[in-house]
Parts: sequence; structure tokens; C-alpha cells
Amino acid sequence: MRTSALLALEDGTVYHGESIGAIGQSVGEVVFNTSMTGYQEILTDPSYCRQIVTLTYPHIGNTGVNDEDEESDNVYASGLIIRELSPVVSSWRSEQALDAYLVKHNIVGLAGIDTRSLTRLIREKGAMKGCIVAGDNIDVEAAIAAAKGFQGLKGLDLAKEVSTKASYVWDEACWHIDGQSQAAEAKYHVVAYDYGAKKNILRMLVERGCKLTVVPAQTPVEEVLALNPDGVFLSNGPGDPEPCDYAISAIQTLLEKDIPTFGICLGHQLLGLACGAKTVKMKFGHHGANHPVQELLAGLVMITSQNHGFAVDEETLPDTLTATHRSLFDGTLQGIHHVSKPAFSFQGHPEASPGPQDAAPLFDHFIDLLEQATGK
Ligand SMILES: NC(=O)CC[C@H](N)C(=O)O
Repeated sequence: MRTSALLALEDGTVYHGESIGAIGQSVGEVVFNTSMTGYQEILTDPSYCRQIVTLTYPHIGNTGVNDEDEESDNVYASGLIIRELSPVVSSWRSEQALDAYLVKHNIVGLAGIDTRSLTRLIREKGAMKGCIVAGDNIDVEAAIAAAKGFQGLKGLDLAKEVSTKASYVWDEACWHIDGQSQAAEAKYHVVAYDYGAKKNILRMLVERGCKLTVVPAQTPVEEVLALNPDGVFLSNGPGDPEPCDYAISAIQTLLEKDIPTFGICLGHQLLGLACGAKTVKMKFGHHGANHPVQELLAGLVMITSQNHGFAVDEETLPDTLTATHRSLFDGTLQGIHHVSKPAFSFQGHPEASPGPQDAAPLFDHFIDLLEQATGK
């Protein structure tokens, strides 16, 4: 018999189930993710900081977890909710079972609830503040009060909280099926602003011939320029982009200096803000690995990986930015390109991890901009 656990939402809804992780309590914004695989990459994506992730796929954990699939050095999600934990772990890559991994990282996990009903509730009412508790004799009213007490993500700068504390050099390329990674010869020096970067982004840049210096989110732009970068990368990250004023002003300077710049997710939103666009909080965001996005110039449709709760409002785009991509789920903006500067960004995740790799050519576009700017 597993210990009991529950999810309490700010609207008073309570789901009773069983614990698959640490004993304790955690609050956050409850979101749903429709990916069928990649639970370990999702848990370790820093962009999930202060979010409790519900996986809609009903059977989770069958491939266990391993050291290689970590997208960062920690579990950042505030909790995990699933329908059913696989009783058997079976994969040649597995090193640990998911429930033991959650316990090790002190993450509260809830299984055995009707995740379809929860997902429909979130779809109707929007992402909600929630509290998951695991243990004996849970005080339900206190859990609802804790859910209501969560401050929410709007206005919250989490990028500076999760960012690396010190700069470092990254030179590892992508993993291939034989377990080897092979970096191309380093042609370009790219400084990556770490707002909560996923490792596979860094790997995909190295794979394409970049040598990376990863710097903390609040690194003054003068220090970045002193590194003499060929280009700058703006990473994904958690929280609201609007309060990240240090990043917005740094990007404005990079634009003035014509430095090739590529942003992903939070990095995309920050580029938009730096150019004068506005961001909005979405109802329940996009979290999954099956989202169709259209590339507007060629009309091409890509299936993409997504994880965001804020978006750049296309209505507010200044004349200096062109819309390049749109979500075919809800029509929201997915990509922008500066009209006269070598700067562009994408809202979804071209690095996948987990998810399809249709959007990977966006990395090649960054390399093209680096080539044009440097002549190398
Ligand atoms: N993955 C990300 O970078 C997410 C960006 C931002 N925190 C959002 O939720 O929209």
C-alpha cells in the first residue's frame, strides 16, 4: 500500500490519490503536458520551476530514469501528477525507477487520480494554483489554503533564480544512438545567457560548430561584449519575462551592436520585449510534444515541442519585427525575426528533448547569421 496523497486546487477542487514521491507538500501552478514520452527531460527542464506538471499520457515510468537524460542538474518541477505508475521498469538504459528518483530529489508525486478530468478542468478554467501533499492524515482545508496562497507566476522573475551562478564553457555535442557525441570543429564563439537553459540546446549549438561560454542571467552586457562573441544565444527559462529588465536592456544593446542573436522560449519573449512588443499570460499555455506550428513564409507545418505559459502578443509587434511562425492550435505567435538586425527567436523548443525535431533547422539559421556576420 502506498502512502496517500492529494492535489488541492485554488477553486477548492480536490483529487485524492497515492504518493509516488517524497512525503511532504508543494505548491505551484498546475499545468498539463501532452507528451507521451520524456518525463525525465520534463522534470529536469528548469522552465518548469514553480509548476506542478500533470502528464496526460496515462502510463508513466516504464523506461525508468538515467543520468544521460537530465536536461539540467536538478529536478525543477514542483511536483508530478500521473494517472498510473508503471509497476515494471524495463529499458537497457534505465538506472533507477521514477518513484525512487522523485524521492531522491525530494519531489512530491501523485498517482491514481483522474488526470483526464483534471486536464479538462485546466482547459476550461486555465492553469490553476495548486498544492500537492503526500503523507498520512492530510488536512484538506489547509492544502486548499496553501494552493490559494501561492503567489502565481505573473510578475515573477525566476530566470535569475535558476541561472548558473558562474560562467562556464560548454563543449559537449548531441548524444547519438551509439552513446557517442561528436562536436563539429568550433568555428564560432557564442555566449549563451542562461535563464534556465536546457542542455540539449547547448548540445545542438556545439554540434553545429559553436564553442559556448554560458553566463549567468544578470551578467552585464559589457562583460558579454568583452568576451568578443560572434553571436549571443538567449535561453529558455521559467517565470514571467516582463520583470527581467536586466535581460531586456542587455538585448537592446546586442541589437544596437548588430550581434547575431537567437532566442528560444523565454529568450524569444525577451527579444520581443526588447524590441517593444508586449507579453501576455496565456490561459493554460502550451506544454507537449505534438504542437503544430506553421512557418509563415513557406507555409510549412512542423510538429513541435512546447512549454510556455506566456506569449508575445502579435498585436503589439513593432515595425522592426516580423512574425515568422504561428501556432495552429490557437493562432498565437511562435516566432519573430528582426527586419534589419541579425536577430530572431522561436517560442517552441527546436531542441525537442522530448519531442519531434522538425524545428531543428532554426539552429542552422543561427549558424547562417553567424557566417554572414563573421565571414567565417
Ligand atoms: N520554456 C520556457 O522558456 C518558458 C518561458 C516562460 N517561462 C513561459 O512560461 O512562457
